[in-house]
Amino acid sequence: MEGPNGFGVYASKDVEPLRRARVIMEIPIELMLTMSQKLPWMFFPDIIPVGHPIFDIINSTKPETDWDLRLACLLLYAFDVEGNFWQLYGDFLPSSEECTSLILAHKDDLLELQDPNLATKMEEQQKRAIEFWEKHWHSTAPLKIKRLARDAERFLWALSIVQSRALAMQIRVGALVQDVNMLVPYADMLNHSFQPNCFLHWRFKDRMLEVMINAGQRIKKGEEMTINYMSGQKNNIFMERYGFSSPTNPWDVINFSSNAKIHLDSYLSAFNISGLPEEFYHNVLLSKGEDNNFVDGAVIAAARTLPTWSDGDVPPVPSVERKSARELQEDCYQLLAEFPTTSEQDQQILDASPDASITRQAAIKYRLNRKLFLEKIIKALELYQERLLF
Ligand SMILES: C[S@@+](CC[C@H](N)C(=O)[O-])C[C@H]1O[C@@H](n2cnc3c(N)ncnc32)[C@H](O)[C@@H]1O
Repeated sequence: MEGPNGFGVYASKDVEPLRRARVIMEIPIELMLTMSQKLPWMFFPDIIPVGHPIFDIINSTKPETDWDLRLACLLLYAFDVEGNFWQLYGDFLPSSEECTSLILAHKDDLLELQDPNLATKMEEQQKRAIEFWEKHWHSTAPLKIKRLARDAERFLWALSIVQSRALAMQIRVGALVQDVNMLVPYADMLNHSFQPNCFLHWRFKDRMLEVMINAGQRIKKGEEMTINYMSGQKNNIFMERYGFSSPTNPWDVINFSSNAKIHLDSYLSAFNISGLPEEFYHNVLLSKGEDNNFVDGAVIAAARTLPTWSDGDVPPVPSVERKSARELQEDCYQLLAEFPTTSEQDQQILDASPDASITRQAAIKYRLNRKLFLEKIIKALELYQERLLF
């Protein structure tokens, strides 16, 4: 169904929690486009005839660094094969105007990120793609190649589809275990969540990718089904690859400049965060109602990114803790002040320009989400100071 983040997959009925994970989609390898990550490179299904010039183009690239260019060539080739499934599936793929990938962003859109490093990275990626197209799609290239991507825009679109939709997985086909990059129809309609209710699994006996619901997961009719695209990554990495970001990414990071530190266990208990750093989660059972709305991924990210100390059973001294918390808040205010616009202004700009290109909107949301994240951490540090007394 169409949702706030493009197409998404939604539950058509209530799902009761089961003890075991259960399959909700099965996609056979024959419908996928896959390419192995290492030499000798292979692709499934076997659609490129040896001797076709696209084979040589793919062969001339490096598997380790050019997985996306390679898969884009395979995708463009599939569109050109008479009767290939991807000719039909193409109707479900976002067009250049609908795809959020920053590969398709204009230079001015990249400036809207308010993140010069990310903007430069994306410009380099665009340059790399255009140079690749120019190198292989020159005027003397055979027609068999030319018609796959008549202009650079077509190639950039294919690359943005690959970047924003391909998965990397280890799959077993017969006796062969391979790391592959794959485009999987239908499964590529699942949106990302940091708390997903589904996951992907390769079933080797009949070469199927399964989408499964987590064991013990309850899902209500109409709720979105989601998977986790990547764990442990900051918003800039999500932007680079997929063109979206989140204000509650539990893996976002702040580089604090002050030397202040707060007491880790006190912070965790102030917000009922349980688990080890890699698996911090909000323990809802310990929290009172109001807190359930406050504690989100950003508060969890704070537990990882705030400079903290712990020293056996040495208890924190409240006045020292409060001073440290205030210093860290100051750092956050400083970082906010360095942006040319505030979060309120960003929100106004977004509200006032519903017709802006999708990449421009994604860029503005990215800088807005960064500010919302900093503001949330300031609030969490405020609450931390209040709760320290108890
Ligand atoms: C694999 S596709 C998912 C299906 C896609 N929504 C569509 O319309 O076909 C990945 C793209 O979906 C969007 N997306 C996925 N998860 C998202 C999220 N949590 N927030 C915002 N956009 C998301 C981004 O545009 C991303 O590039």
